[in-house]
Amino acid sequence: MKAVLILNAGSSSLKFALYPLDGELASHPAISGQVEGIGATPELTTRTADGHKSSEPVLTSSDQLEQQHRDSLAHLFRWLTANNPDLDIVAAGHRVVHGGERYSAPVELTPQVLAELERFVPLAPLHQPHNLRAVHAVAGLMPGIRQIGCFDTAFHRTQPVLAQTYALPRAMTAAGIKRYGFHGLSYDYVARALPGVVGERAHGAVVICHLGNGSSACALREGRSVASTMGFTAVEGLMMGTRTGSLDPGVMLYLMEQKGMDARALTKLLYKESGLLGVSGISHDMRTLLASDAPEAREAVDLYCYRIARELGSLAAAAGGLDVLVFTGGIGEHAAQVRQKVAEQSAWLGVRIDLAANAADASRIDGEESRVAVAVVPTNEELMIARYTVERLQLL
Ligand SMILES: Nc1ncnc2c1ncn2[C@@H]1O[C@H](COP(=O)(O)OP(=O)(O)O)[C@@H](O)[C@H]1O
Ligand SMILES: CC(=O)OP(=O)(O)O
Ligand SMILES: [Mg+2]
Repeated sequence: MKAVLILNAGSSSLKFALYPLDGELASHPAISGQVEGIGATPELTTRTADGHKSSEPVLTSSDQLEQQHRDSLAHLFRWLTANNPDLDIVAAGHRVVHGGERYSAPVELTPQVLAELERFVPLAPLHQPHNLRAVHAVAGLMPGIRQIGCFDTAFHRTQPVLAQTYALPRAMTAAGIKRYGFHGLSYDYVARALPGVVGERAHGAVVICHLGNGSSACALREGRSVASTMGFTAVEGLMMGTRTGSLDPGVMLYLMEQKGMDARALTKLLYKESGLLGVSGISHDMRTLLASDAPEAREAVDLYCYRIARELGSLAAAAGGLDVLVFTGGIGEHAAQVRQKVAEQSAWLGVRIDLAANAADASRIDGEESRVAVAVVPTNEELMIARYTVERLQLL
């Protein structure tokens, strides 16, 4: 089987998908899955196209995150080749979170490009190092294979200058301290799928809420990004699983000056200890919080939804109105309660939802009297990467 291997390496997980290339790019992977629990007890789960699932622990002799990442990739390759004797991986495609100012389109990952991408590690500490480690690991395991990097920031390079600018001294903006935006592969996929769900309105004022462990929202016109809640790093904007989202910078100054916190401690606080986990004190996982009776869990969910509704007003201002509201990502696709709360707080924008359609995770959930089309569109970052990899390398 000729196939492209797609890798999406996160902070504690490694998602993969193998897309067959048989005259055309298959729209569904032959095999997909993920290694979860990297840094603790990594486990590989796989799913074949005919629905067969399996899982097994990853063989690792280390408790170091970096080494477990490498061991997970090696384990995945062994598993793929052992279970698919005729497998012929012709190229690999990766999600690379930060492409800086330089990369506004997918690019072949040559040694020079990789060296440049290393420079963006401090801008996405939770993602970029893992993304790049996956690229190096593939090069080690399959010498000479061509690899394509697809950037989360690229989709947002169409934003107007104002939307990309912080009110900092000009020299800093010129040095690249500006708003980049993330989750671009997800927005790209959803924007392309949207006309099939809401028709012509997909070309109007659209806001897509990508609600997963990392959460952000994006305003679009004519299917292009005009503003996003994430900025220079993937910590700005909405509240997330373990990230604060936007925070008064004065809080950070206070913590440094009065509480003696340094950059390392602040990074941990902003990226790992806050968000749903910090506010609830229970879990970063929306499913766990929705199932909990604890008032702290409810408070965390309420704050998460309130922040989305607040940002929705801001993004509608950037988009010049609101014709379509879209939910995607693990929470956006499955958490009906979250969509309902956001919709109720957005009634002033003309949003009304049909409770039965919403409870069923239907693709259209707007109520009859809604001025705004409300959609649930499952995202597919891996398929987007597969398309770009095939296109960039002219594999068909
Ligand atoms: N059925 C569900 N109901 C509520 N939340 C869900 C459901 N399924 C997944 N989620 C939530 O989705 C989030 C993970 O989203 P996902 O997009 O998979 O994350 P990642 O950013 O890691 O790709 C978790 O908070 C999880 O609890
Ligand atoms: C950019 C980002 O936050 O990604 P993720 O949702 O995978 O954490
Ligand atoms: Mg995600």
